[in-house]
Amino acid sequence: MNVAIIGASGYTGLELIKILINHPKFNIAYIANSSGDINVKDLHPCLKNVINMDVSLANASEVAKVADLAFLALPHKTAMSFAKELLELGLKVIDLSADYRLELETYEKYYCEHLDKEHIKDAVYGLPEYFKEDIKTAKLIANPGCYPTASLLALLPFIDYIDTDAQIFIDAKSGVSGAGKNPSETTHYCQINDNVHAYNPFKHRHMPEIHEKVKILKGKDVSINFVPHLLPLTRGMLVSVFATLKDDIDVNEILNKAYKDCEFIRIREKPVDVKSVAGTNFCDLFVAKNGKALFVSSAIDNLLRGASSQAVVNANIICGYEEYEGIPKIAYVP
Ligand SMILES: NC(=O)C1=CN([C@@H]2O[C@H](COP(=O)(O)OP(=O)(O)OC[C@H]3O[C@@H](n4cnc5c(N)ncnc54)[C@H](OP(=O)(O)O)[C@@H]3O)[C@@H](O)[C@H]2O)C=CC1
Ligand SMILES: CC(=O)N[C@@H](CCC(=O)OP(=O)(O)O)C(=O)O
Repeated sequence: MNVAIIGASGYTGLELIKILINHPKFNIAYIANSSGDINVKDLHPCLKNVINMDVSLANASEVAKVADLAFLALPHKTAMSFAKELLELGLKVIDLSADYRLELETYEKYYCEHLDKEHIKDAVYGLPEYFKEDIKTAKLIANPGCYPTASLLALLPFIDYIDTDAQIFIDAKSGVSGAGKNPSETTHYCQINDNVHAYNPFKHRHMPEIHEKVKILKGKDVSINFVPHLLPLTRGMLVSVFATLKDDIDVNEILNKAYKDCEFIRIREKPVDVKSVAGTNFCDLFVAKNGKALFVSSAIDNLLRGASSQAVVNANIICGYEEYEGIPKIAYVP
């Protein structure tokens, strides 16, 4: 199947290229950014002698001439303007941005006015462990945010066993590539090197995403207290969930049962780390309890399971291919 990557000069766009080059079923037919007029090997020198393809100035009509499915690795708002056109032209769309992840009211509260309200109802939240059946027939995938991916995979198996009158705390830490390729004061080397800090405590826009998906899947209006931190790492995300159990239960049994048939979840007996999942689509999970106090630890690669490899898993499912086809499993260790 011929596919397009729009936003190929960014971090998640580069990861999409790297995965799709080796994919047995998908063929990269179109690559674009906001200016075009460059070869992909000059855009990403790491791709010299690997792929030789022109980068176009993104244009939906041109995409429709050569591809059946498009990956949008674009900032929010820009993504929905392309998605709208591409869907009208009959393409399937995997959107890595936040544009179709939330209910309209929540989206407009945390992001901006929605420019494609018509297609929100068609979007399926692309967390395969929980929405696989809907993904199979979707034409538009709202690929989950990186923090919600790691947080939901840790939290959801325990929702039925948690005292939902008590607070749930999520302490999350991300590598700097989570902020995209454009540097800012916060991501400047001198600011982030040898440093670590929280940002947007209880206000980050991934908090309502986690809350909304728990409500949809479990029918529970839980209190999520989410605090992200920035780490001096290029890639990687570590999420710690703290909650209160209703009863003194076997937490490992629950976790193992929840994910027993899941290709890309690994349940660890020791606390998880980001290096063991870097370069892969795995989400590694570890659980412990202290009486009724619950701790679940989750590690992903923010650029892969948090974005690009999860996007390709969703594309595999939509196309009827095996979930794992062409998906990276070997971590960048050491
Ligand atoms: N980084 C991460 O870990 C994660 C990112 N995401 C989401 O994925 C999306 C992409 O993120 P990321 O790769 O980090 O972002 P980057 O900032 O690294 O890249 C953005 C890309 O969008 C392109 N772009 C911007 N405006 C336009 C336009 N008008 N027309 C065509 N192309 C345009 C840029 O092209 P140009 O170079 O020409 O400006 C660039 O290729 C975002 O919505 C982000 O929130 C989701 C989960 C994790
Ligand atoms: C480290 C860092 O800055 N991470 C980003 C989240 C990643 C992301 O891209 O989020 P959306 O897809 O929802 O836009 C942030 O905190 O905004």
